[in-house]
Amino acid sequence: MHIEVVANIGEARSDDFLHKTVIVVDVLRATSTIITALINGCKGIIPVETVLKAKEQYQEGDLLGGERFCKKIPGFDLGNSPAEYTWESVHGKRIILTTTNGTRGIQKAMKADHILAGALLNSRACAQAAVDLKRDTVILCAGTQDVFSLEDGLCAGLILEELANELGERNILTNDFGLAMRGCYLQTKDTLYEAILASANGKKMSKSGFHDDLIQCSRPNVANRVPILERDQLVLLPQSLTRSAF
Ligand SMILES: O=C(O)[C@H](CS(=O)(=O)O)OP(=O)(O)O
Ligand SMILES: [Mg+2]
Repeated sequence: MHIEVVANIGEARSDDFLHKTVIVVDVLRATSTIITALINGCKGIIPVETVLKAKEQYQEGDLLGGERFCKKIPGFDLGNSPAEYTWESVHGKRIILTTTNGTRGIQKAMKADHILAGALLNSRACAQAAVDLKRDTVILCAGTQDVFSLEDGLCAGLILEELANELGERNILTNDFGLAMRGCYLQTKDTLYEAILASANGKKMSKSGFHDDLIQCSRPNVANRVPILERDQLVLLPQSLTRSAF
C-alpha cells in the first residue's frame, strides 16, 4: 500500500486524490470533534466551508457547530470543542459544521474514492479502515491556515505506525514527509500531550482557555470508530466484522 502524507491543505492537489482513500487529520480540533460527536450518537455531520453555507444548509432540528479564531461562531449552538458534543447535546441530531481548517480539508478531498476523518483518538481504526478499503491512501494533515501543524503530523506518524503493524513493514511505502512524521511520532509517543502542549496550536489553545481540549485530543486510540463521508454527510463507517471492538 502506498501512503502519501501531505503537510497542509495548501499543498494538497485534489487531482492527486482520484481513486484513493483520503484520511483528513485535524487533531486540534475538527476531526477530534467529528469523531466525538458521531460516537456520541449524532445522526450525521455536514462539513461546510463557510458560515453562510452552514446557515443555508440548516434545517429545523439541526445543530449549527463550529468556530472562527477558536471561538464558537455567534448564533451557533456549539463551538469546536469535543467536550461540547456530548450524548445529551447531540444524539439523534444532524450537525452542520464549519471550522477554519478541518472542514476545508474535507471539501478539498472531494475527488477521493473515500474520505475518512482521522485523529489521534482513532488512528488505529483509521489504519484498519484504510486497509479494508483497499486503496492507496493519502493522509491529509489539515494544518492551520495552510501552514503545517505538529499535532497533525504526529497523528500521521501514528497512522503509518498502525499501518505497518497491520500490513507488515515491507508492504507499506510512504513519501519522505511520511517517513519524517513517523520518526517524529516514535520519538514523542510517550509524551504526546507534552509535545502537543509545546506546539504552536497547543500554546494558542492553552492561552485561549481550551487547555482541556489538548488533553482530550492527545489520547491515542481511545476510539475504535471511523467517520466516513457518504454523499454529503459524515457518518460512522460500519464496524467491519474482521475488527475487534477494542
Ligand atoms: O478550532 C480549532 O481548533 C481550530 C482553530 S485555528 O485554526 O487553530 O485557529 O480550527 P480547526 O479547523 O479545528 O483546525
Ligand atoms: Mg486544527
